[in-house]
Amino acid sequence: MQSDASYTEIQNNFPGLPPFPDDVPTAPLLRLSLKRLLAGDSTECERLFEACVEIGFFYLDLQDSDHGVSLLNDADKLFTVGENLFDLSLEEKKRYDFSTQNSYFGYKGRGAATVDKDGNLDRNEFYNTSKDDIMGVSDPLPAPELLSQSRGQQESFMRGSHGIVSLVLNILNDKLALPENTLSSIHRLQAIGGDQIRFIKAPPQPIDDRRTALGQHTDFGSVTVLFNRLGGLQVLPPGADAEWVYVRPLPGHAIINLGDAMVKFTNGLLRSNIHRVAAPPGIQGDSTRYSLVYFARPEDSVMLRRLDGSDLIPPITQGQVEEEINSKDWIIRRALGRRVDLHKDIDYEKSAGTEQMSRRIMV
Ligand SMILES: O=C(O)CCC(=O)C(=O)O
Ligand SMILES: [Fe+2]
Repeated sequence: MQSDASYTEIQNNFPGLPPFPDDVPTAPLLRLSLKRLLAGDSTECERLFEACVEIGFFYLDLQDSDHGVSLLNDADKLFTVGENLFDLSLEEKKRYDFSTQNSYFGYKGRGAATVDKDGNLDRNEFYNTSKDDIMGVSDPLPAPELLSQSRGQQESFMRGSHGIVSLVLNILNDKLALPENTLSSIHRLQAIGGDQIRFIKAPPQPIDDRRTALGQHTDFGSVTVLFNRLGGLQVLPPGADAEWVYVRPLPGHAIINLGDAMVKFTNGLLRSNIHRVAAPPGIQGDSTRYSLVYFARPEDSVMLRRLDGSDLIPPITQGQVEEEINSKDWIIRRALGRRVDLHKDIDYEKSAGTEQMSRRIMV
């Protein structure tokens, strides 16, 4: 993180929450300014590209522009919605688990998916709401009353997050010298796709048994906009000897990362970093961890393969085979492939994404 005086001051901790410890290793992610990116600042755009090639994760300072501040306000409101949502009874929440209908929207209970090849179970619950539903592109899914009441807030958060995603995609489009609007034309707000909000809750874990709450993975789609308050998110930097490091949550910032689709579109030039969620470090481990995510994905029918039209995207090499799969099927396979209630035997590798490419280890 740079300490350039012209960027906003970094506030280290979130009011009302225990502080993130200073003695754990953290990822040195670049910190970019939304204001500068919106203004087309060429140095800032270059830094964004660099972050997307090197690690596929960066902080985005939202405090320095109206768009950013309004997104921060929407995120605050949805943190409260998330808390109330998870306070509903388990019986009520389970009514909105649509996984048996081959849908990844709705509720996932705690321990419903494996986090590793040994079959250990996850330690968080989450609820996904669909962009298409909220934007009126598809029929509304059944939802608890309190979520139905927050449709307006969800729509505002989705529009704000989608705006950030479009900005990131347009900068990458330009840096990759792709024909104009190549990326934005396959991520339209009003088209059918798998974009979603995810509300997440992980309760404090027993002090003598703190483990991974969400298993290591790459995100399935294109661009993720993540709001963290307590630590716990960890990334595995590239290279054979790399070790897991925490991503320190920064007030006023979103954490932006790329997913599998961007790796496939660019034949590995851009990076989708492996990450996981561990118990929050230090005294934060005694608190309940909530987080909020917007996942942007290519429209359902988009084939996940190398894009044509850029000389900067490495060509498909002889012997390299690109899987024929569209965005919808990819997300379903990845999102539901490790659910214990759906599969008798989980084939961990079959539901994998671009993790191997992400490690950047030659085999
Ligand atoms: O809760 C977090 O910080 C990250 C969650 C995450 O990686 C995911 O849901 O894909
Ligand atoms: Fe993720």
